[in-house]
Amino acid sequence: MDTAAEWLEWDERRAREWLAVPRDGDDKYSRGVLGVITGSHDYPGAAVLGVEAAMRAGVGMVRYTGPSAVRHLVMARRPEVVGVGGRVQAWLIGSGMTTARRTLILGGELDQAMAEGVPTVLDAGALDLVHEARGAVVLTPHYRELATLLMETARRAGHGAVKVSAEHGGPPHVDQIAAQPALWAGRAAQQLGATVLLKGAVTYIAHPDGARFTVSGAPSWLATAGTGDVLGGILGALLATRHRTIAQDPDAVAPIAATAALLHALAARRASQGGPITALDVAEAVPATVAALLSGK
Ligand SMILES: NC(=O)C1=CN([C@@H]2O[C@H](COP(=O)(O)OP(=O)(O)OC[C@H]3O[C@@H](n4cnc5c(N)ncnc54)[C@H](OP(=O)(O)O)[C@@H]3O)[C@@H](O)[C@H]2O)[C@@H](O)CC1
Ligand SMILES: Nc1ncnc2c1ncn2[C@@H]1O[C@H](COP(=O)(O)OP(=O)(O)O)[C@@H](O)[C@H]1O
Repeated sequence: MDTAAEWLEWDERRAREWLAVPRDGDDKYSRGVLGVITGSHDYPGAAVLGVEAAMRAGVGMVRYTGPSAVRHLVMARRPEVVGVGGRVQAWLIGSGMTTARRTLILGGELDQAMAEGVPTVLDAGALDLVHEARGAVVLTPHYRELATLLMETARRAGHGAVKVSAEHGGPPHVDQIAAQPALWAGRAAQQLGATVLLKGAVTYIAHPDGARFTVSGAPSWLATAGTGDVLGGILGALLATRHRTIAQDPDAVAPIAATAALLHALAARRASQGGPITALDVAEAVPATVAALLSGK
């Protein structure tokens, strides 16, 4: 099931088909609105980075309803953002948040978002909300986060899940995931019933029903703080703009996730030109990268 031969390397030709281009009759709502609950007192920058990337990936509007202290920073960077709740076509939740403190600050908001059933990106401190979400979910862990999530999942579900995991030798240590990322991305998708986008030098995207994609070729300069938050923003924007496709075919979240990862890698390459980059540099390179992808250059 998860052997290397079954993984398809995602390319620019395929990605082009999953980008949404606004039409003459579109307005900001028909293009898609992304709701964002990210950032915290300790990590406000994660919210700024994700929102910046989402806006630059071509979403119709962003509603940011995370912690109010963080909201000021987000709005200072991007006055286009709307700071009040309302209808959204997709959610981005968790970057820069901690599992322990999030409920205290945001309990009701998170419950409501999870109940809406729209496509949702769960990152960092919200990965475990996969157990509550009603719509199509894309999880975006790095190796350590996936190890923690699988451990918590086994513990939470008690003996039943432990038995299931035991067939595979129990929940993996982070070193096992690092040694076999394809295997564990696939198993996690099946066990959690969600698309898993496992981050690293190669990004692995696994859908529970079997679709398997890789994205390689990002420059190693991308291994710098906050670039995962930027990826979350790009992915959230693509889910919001392709919400109609996902409503008809929930499996579309996997190729859309692969497209987001490829766009992220190409933007990093464009920003880097062989030299160091910051996370904001990657976000700022997204519009020109989208244009180049669409024109086939
Ligand atoms: N600008 C922002 O707002 C940003 C916000 N961000 C947000 O931060 C949150 C946490 O995400 P994360 O992945 O960084 O932390 P986490 O999974 O808890 O892993 C911690 C592990 O790292 C290790 N470790 C630490 N220091 C080390 C060192 N010097 N050298 C070697 N190891 C070191 C440490 O090991 P230990 O020190 O315990 O041995 C532990 O194992 C997340 O919500 C993300 O969105 C980020 O995107 C960045 C920009
Ligand atoms: N060696 C590498 N080469 C290319 N890309 C990398 C490498 N290491 C990490 N990445 C990418 O950088 C991003 C880092 O994300 P993440 O680990 O969430 O960091 P952060 O929490 O600081 O945002 C991911 O998109 C990942 O795929």
